[in-house]
Amino acid sequence: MKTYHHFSEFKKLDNAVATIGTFDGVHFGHQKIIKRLCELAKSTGGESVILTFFPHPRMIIDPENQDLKLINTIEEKIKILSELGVDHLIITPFTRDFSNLSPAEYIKNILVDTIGIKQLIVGYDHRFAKDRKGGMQELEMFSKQFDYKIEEIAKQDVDDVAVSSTKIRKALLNGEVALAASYLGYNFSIHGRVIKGDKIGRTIGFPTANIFLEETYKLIPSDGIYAVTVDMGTESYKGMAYIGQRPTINGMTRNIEVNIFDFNKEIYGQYITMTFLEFLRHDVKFTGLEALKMQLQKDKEDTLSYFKKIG
Ligand SMILES: Cc1cc2nc3c(=O)[nH]c(=O)nc-3n(C[C@H](O)[C@H](O)[C@H](O)COP(=O)(O)O)c2cc1C
Ligand SMILES: Nc1ncnc2c1ncn2[C@@H]1O[C@H](COP(=O)(O)OP(=O)(O)O)[C@@H](O)[C@H]1O
Repeated sequence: MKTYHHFSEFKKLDNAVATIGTFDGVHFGHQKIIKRLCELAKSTGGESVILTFFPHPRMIIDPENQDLKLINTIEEKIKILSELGVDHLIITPFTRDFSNLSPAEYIKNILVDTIGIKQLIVGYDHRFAKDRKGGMQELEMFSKQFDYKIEEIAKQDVDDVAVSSTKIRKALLNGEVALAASYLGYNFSIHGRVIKGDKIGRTIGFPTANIFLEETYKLIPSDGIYAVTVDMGTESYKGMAYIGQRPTINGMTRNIEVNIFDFNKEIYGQYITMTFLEFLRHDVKFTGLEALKMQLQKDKEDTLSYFKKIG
């Protein structure tokens, strides 16, 4: 897959089969649309194109607002889309110029003259251009003149897609990572750098790598303890993760930490990917480190029996 961060890098195609959207999560519903896109491109001798927006329009309009949380970072999205076999991914920021285009300008300048669309797959309610004035009607109006076809995604499918995204966010915010995985078609993960903590972990026999996420917009699952896998370079490990403020030691910040099994290396500064498999329990305030240590031993047993169960 070729990825473009600006329209100017894109060379107009002879036969572009395109779709437009944010595709957060690239979940089952999105995957269905993307598979259709790739099939249509193949069967018509064209090339598949996805036009997506990043930063998200809401991040540009209101940069201070930290409420918007996304299932995927842009890097994760690029990886998933490329694995689905998409030929071209255009990532465009929602600049003022871009958002000020009229429906006719958007269709002609962007879709036709820049991308070279011959086929477009869009939801029945897709809106575009200044003040979201463009829709199916405008797309149809210009289709003869500019010689492209439109395949409309039916209301039911559009609704399913929206419902899934909401359900996935809710499930993750509720700690239900296994449920989220059933909608996503893959296990939710985070990627970040290992930073220094308070160095208490090692004193109780459970060192924990503290993970710092660069993307403030990435959704973090609810506080709690999870069975996870940790990927570091080419190595993969099992482990147990903790998300929370560490009430036992009156912690002040919300930490994301992981105790990696069968591992004993200094990894400060390294990037790791942590994949959430199962929720184990809620965060608890213990009477002290001794009680916490006993619970951690039990958590380890529970995590290991989970891994044994899934084989
Ligand atoms: C599997 C696991 C479960 C944990 N559960 C709790 C908990 O229930 N309550 C709590 O206050 N801290 C919990 N912690 C966090 C510990 O308090 C924390 O790892 C310890 O204070 C070490 O912090 P440090 O890495 O900054 O040294 C848990 C950590 C792990 C790895
Ligand atoms: N099994 C392990 N799981 C997690 N981190 C480990 C492990 N073994 C060694 N480490 C190293 O120890 C650090 C965690 O130790 P800890 O005492 O909890 O310190 P900190 O509070 O700085 O995280 C990790 O960042 C990593 O570099």
